[in-house]
Amino acid sequence: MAKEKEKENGGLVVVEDGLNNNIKGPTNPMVTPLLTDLYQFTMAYAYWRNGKHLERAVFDLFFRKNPFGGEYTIFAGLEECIRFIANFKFTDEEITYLRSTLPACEDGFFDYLRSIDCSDVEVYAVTEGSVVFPKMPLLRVEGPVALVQLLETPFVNLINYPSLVATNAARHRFVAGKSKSLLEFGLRRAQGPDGGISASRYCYIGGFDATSNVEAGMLFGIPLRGTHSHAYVSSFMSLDEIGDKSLRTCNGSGTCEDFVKLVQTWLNKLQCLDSLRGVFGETNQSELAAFTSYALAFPNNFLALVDTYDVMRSGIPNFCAVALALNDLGYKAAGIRLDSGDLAYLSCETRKFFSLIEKEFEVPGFGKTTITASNDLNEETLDALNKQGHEVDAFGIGTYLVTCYAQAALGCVFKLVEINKQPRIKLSEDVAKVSIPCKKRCYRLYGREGYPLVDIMTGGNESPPKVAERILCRHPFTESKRAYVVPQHVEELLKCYWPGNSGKAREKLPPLKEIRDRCMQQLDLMRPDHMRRLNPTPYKVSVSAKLYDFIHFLWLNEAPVGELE
Ligand SMILES: Nc1ncnc2c1ncn2[C@@H]1O[C@H](COP(=O)(O)OP(=O)(O)OP(=O)(O)O)[C@@H](O)[C@H]1O
Ligand SMILES: O=P(O)(O)OC[C@H]1O[C@H](OP(=O)(O)OP(=O)(O)O)[C@H](O)[C@@H]1O
Ligand SMILES: O=C(O)c1cccnc1
Ligand SMILES: [Mg+2]
Repeated sequence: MAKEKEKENGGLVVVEDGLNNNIKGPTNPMVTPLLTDLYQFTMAYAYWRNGKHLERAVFDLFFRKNPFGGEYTIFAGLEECIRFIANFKFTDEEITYLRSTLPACEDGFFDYLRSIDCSDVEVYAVTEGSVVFPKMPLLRVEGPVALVQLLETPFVNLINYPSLVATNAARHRFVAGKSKSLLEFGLRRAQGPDGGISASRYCYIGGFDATSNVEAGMLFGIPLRGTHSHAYVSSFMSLDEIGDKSLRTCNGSGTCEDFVKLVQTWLNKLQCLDSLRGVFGETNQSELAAFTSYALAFPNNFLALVDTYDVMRSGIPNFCAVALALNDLGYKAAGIRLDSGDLAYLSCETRKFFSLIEKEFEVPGFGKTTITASNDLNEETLDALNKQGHEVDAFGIGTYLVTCYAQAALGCVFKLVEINKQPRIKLSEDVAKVSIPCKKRCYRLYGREGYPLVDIMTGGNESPPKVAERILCRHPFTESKRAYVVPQHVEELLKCYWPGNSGKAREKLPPLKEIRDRCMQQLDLMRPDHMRRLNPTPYKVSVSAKLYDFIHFLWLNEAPVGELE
């Protein structure tokens, strides 16, 4: 049995058998075949009891509306879905639990559950990190209906939040601009440990540069970054608390025996500077002690949180005194963090202060010392800062980013589109909720300027759209909305990530950095009007003329005719 061959590998379970090609188990060990809704098991039983459980079904996973009022979404979470099915197998303990929970079910059903794995399931999916749009299948899952039914909840779970938070990250990146560093600081505010780990991973895909989450750094190789907190600053009372005051020069050629004195000398020089007269007087000495001690601990990476007492009258002058003392010994200070107040104003004042120091004391590059800002930042505050003008180089963002405060869920769904080769449709009073039937193929058509123009779904047996050949793209439900497109490039969107028994080649699961690069490339390719924050243009999602006709034929076939009295 597969599970008997489990072995630990850096905290991740590797199951070695023929089925999974050594694909690791899910990152979160709570992702098991029981991580599904009860109704998936009750349906599986009813399928089984009616001899229907092995009927071949095709389900599409898609969402209906882009999040955050935007017109694009980043697809993420695929690797975890594949890891899940590659290792899908009930344990004896799980079967025992199910038996006790479902006493009405016959024994044979549990023997069936015990026997299944996903070797007979096929998963076609969009490449992780791609820009995707409503109604297009992100995943097409084919297999025995009872088994695929069990996969619905975990698949939707594994894609919903990752895609939502990756999109949120991409939107923050879009507003911040490419030149800024974006740091994900959300772990403490995330919805539980899995929320925190997932946020770090998928914000990185969406364009963040680093995380403060050390576990995510180890698990996924995401760059780690961090500063220090107010507690460190306020824990000091005076300079006397500093133990070892000596510091070796950066090149190791000598030692400054009393670094504290050197810092104080610099603070005096700053206080006497004509150009700073009136800007500050006495600074907070306990803050100076905290900064000095931190510099002694990390002379190569000295960072200071400057807003504990007063940014311009204490934090910045104290930071500069320590940074100039470090500079004497050949070290370059890493920067400051602002965590309250008017971040536009304070960053501009800080930059002026740094530039003045560069000029007065001839310290090349001091004016460019990194300014990091944090404190309840989100898309709107970043946008407001841009409009006002600011001097922030890096943003640390937590709560609004990882909790997806602006929109709680993406709303992915998993709908049956075919069973036993018979296309199925789900009707709804709300046209947007009508599902698009058939086992489909999906393409992105690119125009002359290199932008994606439209996504199109076709029936499985239709010939693919061809470069330079005109094709009619129809809105799936609105008759009047249609356009001819002559694509310059055609990209097939659904690729085989889990071939089951089909004998097809399996797409490799790319490393995280590659997924992130793809995401950045894809966002760069989009036409700017789809990306803007205010009233973005919707990207067109369409069906072929044949599929359009078929949807409407099936719709009429399935919808009962009403009677008027
Ligand atoms: N220039 C700015 N324009 C728009 N929003 C800003 C600007 N500067 C800061 N903000 C935002 O305004 C809010 C200010 O937060 P808040 O009112 O809690 O005050 P604070 O500065 O955090 O004070 P404190 O933490 O000392 O109580 C934060 O969400 C911050 O991101
Ligand atoms: O503001 P966020 O986007 O969530 O970013 C993370 C916040 O976490 C830390 O604050 P802390 O836990 O010290 O709390 P406080 O700032 O609310 O006092 C840090 O100083 C940031 O302000
Ligand atoms: O390193 C930081 O500055 C940090 C980390 C997490 C939350 N707030 C700040
Ligand atoms: Mg804060």
